[in-house]
Amino acid sequence: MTTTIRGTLHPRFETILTPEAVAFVAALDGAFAGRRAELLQDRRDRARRISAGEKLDFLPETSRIRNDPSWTVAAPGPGLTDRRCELVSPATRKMGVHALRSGAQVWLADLEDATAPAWENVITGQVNLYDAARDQLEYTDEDGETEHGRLNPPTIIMRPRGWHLCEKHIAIDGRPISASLVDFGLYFFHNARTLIDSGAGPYFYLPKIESHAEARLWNDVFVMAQDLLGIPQGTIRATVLIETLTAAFEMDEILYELRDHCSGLNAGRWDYIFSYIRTFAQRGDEFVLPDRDRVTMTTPFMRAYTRLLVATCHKRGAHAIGGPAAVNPTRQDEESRHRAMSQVRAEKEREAAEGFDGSWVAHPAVVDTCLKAYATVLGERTCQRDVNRVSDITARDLLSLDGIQQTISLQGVRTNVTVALRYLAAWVGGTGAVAIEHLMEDAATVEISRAQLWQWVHHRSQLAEGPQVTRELVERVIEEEMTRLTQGQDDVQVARYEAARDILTQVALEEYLPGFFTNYGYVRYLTDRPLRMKGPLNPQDLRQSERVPATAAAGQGAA
Ligand SMILES: CC(=O)SCCNC(=O)CCNC(=O)[C@H](O)C(C)(C)COP(=O)(O)OP(=O)(O)OC[C@H]1O[C@@H](n2cnc3c(N)ncnc32)[C@H](O)[C@@H]1OP(=O)(O)O
Ligand SMILES: O=CC(=O)O
Ligand SMILES: [Mg+2]
Repeated sequence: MTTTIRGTLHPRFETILTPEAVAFVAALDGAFAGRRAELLQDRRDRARRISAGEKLDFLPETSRIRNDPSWTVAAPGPGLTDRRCELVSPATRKMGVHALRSGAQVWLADLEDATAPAWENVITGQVNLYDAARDQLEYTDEDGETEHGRLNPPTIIMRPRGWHLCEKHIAIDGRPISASLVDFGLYFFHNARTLIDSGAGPYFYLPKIESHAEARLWNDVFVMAQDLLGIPQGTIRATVLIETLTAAFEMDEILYELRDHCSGLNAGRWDYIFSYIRTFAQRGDEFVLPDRDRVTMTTPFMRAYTRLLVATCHKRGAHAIGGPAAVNPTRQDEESRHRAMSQVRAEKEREAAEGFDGSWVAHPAVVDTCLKAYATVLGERTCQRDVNRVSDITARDLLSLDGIQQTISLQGVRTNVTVALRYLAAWVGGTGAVAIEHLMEDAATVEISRAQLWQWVHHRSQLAEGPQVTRELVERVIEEEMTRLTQGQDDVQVARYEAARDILTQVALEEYLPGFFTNYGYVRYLTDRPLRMKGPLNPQDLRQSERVPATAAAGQGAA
């Protein structure tokens, strides 16, 4: 088996891409690539069946697991007992330092929704995590001031990319490798022992899982990884994001598969809304969601999902963690900032009252707000895992759109278009999370925007203003927004917007709804140039990093 590094070797990449680490990742990929491919095929088959009318329900074949009250998950790992506030950010050096100094219990270092998976970002993220695990993460700003991020607290949890993505810059016998295994494998190989010695451990968030079979695959990866490095079985802890509609029907089963390695479930609310749209995109009008801002955590089907999540977690001794708030108190005037903080406070208080044990925030300015909100319910306690909630949630509760105000407006179309264009222009430039109109936007929130456009066009949804949503209408809005957004911009920025328009058109207006915008966007715009998908559009210098002369095929390792 020949493993080839096909990406540029930037400074310090050799620390991460050692022959031993790459061989470790290759061994995992060798063992699990086949099952991953089968599970991705299962996803496609199931999606087709649901589109054709199959009913979504709790699985009859696993009722024994759901109804057996005797099993629980492993105890939280060291450093994971108190998870009241988890600050999430891309794994950049500056954000990492801020997160480690923020007062949150957890730094969730994100290589998924918040990271544009350009090779440089992916491996730089690993370099930063390598330093953070060794308590040597530093950041020097433009004025030469150096800040140091200290561990303990917070505990680091790393979120690798989902099963659907591949990493084209590492190839085994010429074929690309699973992005999940690259992210997990490199982090685990370099840091597991150091983290255990520091009193914490190798901890992960698992994104975009669609079934308990996918959770089983992760569990088997953990068992093999621990075995290969001689780390005791049951050391890893994973928290699973319940952020697909199908996974919501398999929460018990997912916890069961991972019971020796699991420490909780998280309500990944943004991807969950996206998943709802994607799952039912081709079904009848009764599944069409209104303008994005009308779907909130108190919308009945969202409440049903979080109530089921809390009840399931507590029944099994797992932490229930809430998702990130919609608003971001990013630099803005005092009044809007105050409003944003109050909104976050209200959301977190409601979550705590619903039974969650802690929650994500996406900005350090609201760490304290989140902690105070949880304190109103928890008092001196660090969690409420011992409080059992009765769950009488039915399949209908999870699926029905009763109680939602069904308004789709021209402004809703325009907001989806402009947010998607602005975000995607940043994404092709290498930035995976941005503040737009005081909201945090990342891959998950933008999936909602583009999937809504597709669904509304597909159903020719009626706008509040009268006309129907058609491809021509959306194209017109895209052109208007492109003109507005590119006015006065330099060539690089215009090229990024053109790339954004190309991605948006591909993933929102073509005949079939693609699973994720990231698959197309990655091969077309984020890979180093020699690996990039060719096409009619050839924007120059989309990413800053590419001004550095590229030297492909920078290293080789045998596994
Ligand atoms: C659906 C999901 O998956 S949610 C989880 C994934 N999403 C994320 O992780 C997004 C995390 N948040 C962010 O990336 C940022 O808050 C953004 C991009 C939304 C806004 O960032 P900015 O525009 O830089 O915000 P702002 O200017 O207010 O930041 C103030 C300071 O806080 C820092 N900061 C902002 N957010 C974070 C964060 N999440 N973690 C650590 N530091 C942060 C900034 O670096 C900045 O530092 P500086 O003052 O030294 O320059
Ligand atoms: O990953 C989190 C989400 O809300 O999506
Ligand atoms: Mg998500």
